[in-house]
Amino acid sequence: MSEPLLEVEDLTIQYRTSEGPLTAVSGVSFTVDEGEYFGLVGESGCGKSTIVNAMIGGLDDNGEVVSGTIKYRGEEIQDFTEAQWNKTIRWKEISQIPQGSMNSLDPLKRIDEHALELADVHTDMTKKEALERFKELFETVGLKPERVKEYPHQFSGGMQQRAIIALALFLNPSLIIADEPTTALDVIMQDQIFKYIDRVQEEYEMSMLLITHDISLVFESCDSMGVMHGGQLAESGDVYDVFNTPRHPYAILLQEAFPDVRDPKRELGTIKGSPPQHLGEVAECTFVDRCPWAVEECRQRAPTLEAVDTAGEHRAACFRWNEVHELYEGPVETTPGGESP
Ligand SMILES: Nc1ncnc2c1ncn2[C@@H]1O[C@H](COP(=O)(O)OP(=O)(O)OP(=O)(O)O)[C@@H](O)[C@H]1O
Repeated sequence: MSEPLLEVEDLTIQYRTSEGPLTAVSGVSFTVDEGEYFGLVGESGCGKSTIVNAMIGGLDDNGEVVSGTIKYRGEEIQDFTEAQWNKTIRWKEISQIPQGSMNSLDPLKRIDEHALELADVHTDMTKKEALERFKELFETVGLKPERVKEYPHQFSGGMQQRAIIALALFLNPSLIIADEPTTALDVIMQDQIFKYIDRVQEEYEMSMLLITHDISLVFESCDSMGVMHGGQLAESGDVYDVFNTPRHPYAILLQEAFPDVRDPKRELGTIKGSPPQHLGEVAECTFVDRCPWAVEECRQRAPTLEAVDTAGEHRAACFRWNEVHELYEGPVETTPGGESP
C-alpha cells in the first residue's frame, strides 16, 4: 500500500494556561491518503482547529505538541521551524480555506496582489503567468476573471470565500484544509461554496481535510471521517460505515442532532452539556458525563481507538462499542451526568 499523504500519529497537544497545561488534543491518530476527502467533525472546543494549526505550524504561542507525530509524505513536520513551514509546507503542499474569509484578506491590497505575492515568494512564475493562472482559478470558482483587480471590500462574503479558495489552489497544493469554510455565510451561499469545494476536490484530485461541526455535511461530501470529542478521536472510518453502523455513543447522538436524508421528518436530538476541558492528562472517557450508556469502567481509564471491523479501518474508542447498537432505541435526550430522562 502506498504511504499516506498525511499521517497523524498519537498526537497530544497542550496549551499552557494559568491553571496548568490544558490538553486540547489527546492521542489522536488518523491518515489522509492522496486524493482522499477526510472530514473531522465535532462540537466547538473539541480540538479540531488545534490539530489543523499544528499541521501548518500555526499553533498559538502557548500551544505545544507534547507527544506524537505529524508526517507529511513520510517526513515528520510537527517540530519544523517557521522557515521550514514557509519553505516547504504552507501554500505549496498544504493550504487552508480558513473560517472567516473577511479576516484573511488584507483589506488594503487588491485580490490579485495576494496571489502575486505568493508567486513572488514561492515560485519563479512571471507576473503575467501568475496573473493568468489566478484568473483561470477565478473562473473555476465562478468569479469573473477581470474582478481579480478589485479590493476585498468590493466582494460579498461568499465571493471573498471563493477568492480564498482560488488562492488556496494557486500553488497547486496536495492537501487543502477547509476549516468551517462557510461560517458567517447564509445558507444558500454555504451550499454554493460547498459545491465549489466538492468540484475542486474532484477536478484537481487533491486531498481535502474538512473541519466542521455538521456531521451531515461530512456524510454528504467526504470519503472518510473522524469524530472528535473532548480532544480525542471517538470514532473514525469510512463515511459509509460510520453513517450506517456508528459505534461510539457520541457518533450516534451527533447523527441524531442533524437532519438525515433517510428520514427527513424525524425529530432532531440534542446532546446536553458540552465537551470537557482537560487540565493535565486525560484519564477517563471524555464523553462519560454526557453518555447515556456510561459504566464505571468509563471513569477508570480512557478507552483507546480500537478496530471494530475485520479490515481494521473502522475504529471506535468506547468500551461498549459492540453493544451500543442494541442499547440505542431511537432518539435519546441526554442530560449532563449521562442519564436518560
Ligand atoms: N491559545 C489557547 N490557550 C488556551 N486554550 C486554548 C487555546 N486555543 C484553544 N484552546 C482550548 O483548546 C480546546 C480546543 O480548542 P479548538 O479551537 O482546537 O477546538 P475546535 O473544535 O476547533 O473549536 P472551534 O470550532 O470553536 O474552533 C478548547 O478547550 C479551547 O478553549
